[in-house]
Amino acid sequence: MESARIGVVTFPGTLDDRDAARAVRLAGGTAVPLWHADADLHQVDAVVLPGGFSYGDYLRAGAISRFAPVMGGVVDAARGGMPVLGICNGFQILAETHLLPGAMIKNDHRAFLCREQVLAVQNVDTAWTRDFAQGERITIPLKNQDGQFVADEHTLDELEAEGRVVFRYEGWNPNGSRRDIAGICNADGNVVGLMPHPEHAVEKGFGPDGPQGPRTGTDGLRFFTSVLSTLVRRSAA
Ligand SMILES: NC(=O)CC[C@H](N)C(=O)O
Repeated sequence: MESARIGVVTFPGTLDDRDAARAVRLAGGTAVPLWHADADLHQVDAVVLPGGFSYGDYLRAGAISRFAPVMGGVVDAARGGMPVLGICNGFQILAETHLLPGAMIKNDHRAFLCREQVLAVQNVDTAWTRDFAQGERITIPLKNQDGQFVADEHTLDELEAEGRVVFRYEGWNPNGSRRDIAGICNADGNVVGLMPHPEHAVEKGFGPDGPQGPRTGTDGLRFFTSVLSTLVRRSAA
């Protein structure tokens, strides 16, 4: 199979599209730039909605991006099973489109926070997490102001019962998210959203501290190798 085509969407105000595209390439995929105004998805096999401040976070983070032309194609493709990963602002956009439940509000301490964050991997049966081990602790950067995941109790219970909590904050809850939730998926596991940033932990020398010393952490790379192996399995099936 040719290297899979992973679309990386840029909205006005997106920050992390270059890092996301680089992560795709380091994992062995082909990064395909998608623009917010694109009417179609250029035959991509999966989509990453990267972090940033799309449309300046005006009204509410992700609230305007939801109506960008490219999102029509992303929503249809996601409903048809295409893998979609929303990172930080991308997660906020996925919540606004209702591909994922709940909402992101201001951090409980009201400040922008940037830190290396430990997560516990809770579900390795998604398109983006199959290269992790169940219960594994990973470290990737977190940087946001609207990172507090909220949902009603019924929705939270449903997410837990269906195994759709994919990541939980470990050690410290950095923003007041309900039940320490850092990331969730849809019922089919093809759509995953999380607040921390895997694309900033893919290359030695630039990411968080890791087992081999300062800036050796590359846990984020496995999101991108996971989706490539998901796509290979699908094409073999
Ligand atoms: N790093 C980001 O993607 C920032 C996300 C978002 N706009 C926030 O501050 O909450």
